Amino acid sequence: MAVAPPMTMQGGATGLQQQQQAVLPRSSYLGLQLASQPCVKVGCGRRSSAGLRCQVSPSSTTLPHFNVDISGAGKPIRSVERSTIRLALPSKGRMAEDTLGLMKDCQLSVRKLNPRQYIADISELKNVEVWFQRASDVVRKLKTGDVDMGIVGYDMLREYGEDDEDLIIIHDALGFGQCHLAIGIPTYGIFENINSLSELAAMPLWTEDRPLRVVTGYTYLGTKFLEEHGFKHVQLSTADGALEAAPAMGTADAILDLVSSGTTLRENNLKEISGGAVLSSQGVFVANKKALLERKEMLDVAHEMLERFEAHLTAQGQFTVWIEPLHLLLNN
Ligand SMILES: Nc1ncnc2c1ncn2[C@@H]1O[C@H](COP(=O)(O)OP(=O)(O)OP(=O)(O)O)[C@@H](O)[C@H]1O
Ligand SMILES: O=P(O)(O)OC[C@H]1O[C@H](OP(=O)(O)OP(=O)(O)O)[C@H](O)[C@@H]1O
Repeated sequence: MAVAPPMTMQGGATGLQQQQQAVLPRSSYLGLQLASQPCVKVGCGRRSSAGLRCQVSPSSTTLPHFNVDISGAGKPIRSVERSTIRLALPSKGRMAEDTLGLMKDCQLSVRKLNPRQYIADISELKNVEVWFQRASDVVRKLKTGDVDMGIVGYDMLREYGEDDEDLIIIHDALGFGQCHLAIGIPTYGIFENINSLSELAAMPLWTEDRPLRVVTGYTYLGTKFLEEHGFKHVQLSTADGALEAAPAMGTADAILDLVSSGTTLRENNLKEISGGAVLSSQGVFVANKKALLERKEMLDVAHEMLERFEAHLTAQGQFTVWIEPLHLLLNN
């Protein structure tokens, strides 16, 4: 059974060398994946700090001008001291199912006392509380330290993590939820001959008064991506689902959404374009860096889970190419 080599926060050269030499058969590594590019929050939209002209229209809410804190769990407030280790798992949808499937395959028995409860335990991991949360909240609560570890799609981690340096990816390829986030445009009309992102950006139609309208659930990543690719006049709007309908309805020119088989795009007469993929995603195992640094028992649990994930994924024939020592990451 191939497992990740032992990790220790004070592991010194021995632990480091052991881990650098370990060539585990799979594309996982213990990596600090999130680059540090802070995002300035303006009003109720999430905007880039780099002066781009993207406008982010909130889907429906207009906030009143009094002092309401809408940042919720997004603030760096440390909650009450606790001795338990908290693991957040997706509460619904395909990620919930796949995550529980992985835990089961790794002989980690997630036991809910009551199916309506959002808390569970894991009989093999003492002192660990499981909290079921929506994916966006898994990330938000990891950022604030309200939970210590979580499993979530990489897309959600990047969107809601907003490049927070306190988030560490312990395993970046859990083998489920594979998809990519990409621009989709109509196959017809003015877009018929547009096949690349640069062609889309260069269309003379887009002006301050008539920006390219993109509907997405990924306004943070979308704004950054479009800005980095030379789009000057863009208006992002959000919707909770069925984004693929927006171009045909005339409410958007393009969408930025997840694509897996490509069926949904095709069925709605939309296409991907060259250079239009923002990121590839699958389930990842993430931790709060401070929690790992401050609590030895947390490191032990992270290590134990990682070993089990690796053993399972290796048995399935998925391969690691590099493993970076956790204590080294923590020192970064
Ligand atoms: N078509 C897909 N194929 C594979 N994975 C996907 C696909 N669509 C989404 N995912 C992954 O599953 C995650 C959850 O997507 P899903 O659409 O199930 O969310 P949801 O249940 O609507 O989430 P929310 O909690 O925001 O309502 C995504 O963040 C992504 O990582
Ligand atoms: O490329 P495909 O295999 O067609 O998958 C892509 C679709 O999957 C996701 O939606 P999902 O099915 O989760 O429904 P949702 O819109 O309710 O999130 C995503 O938002 C796309 O619409």
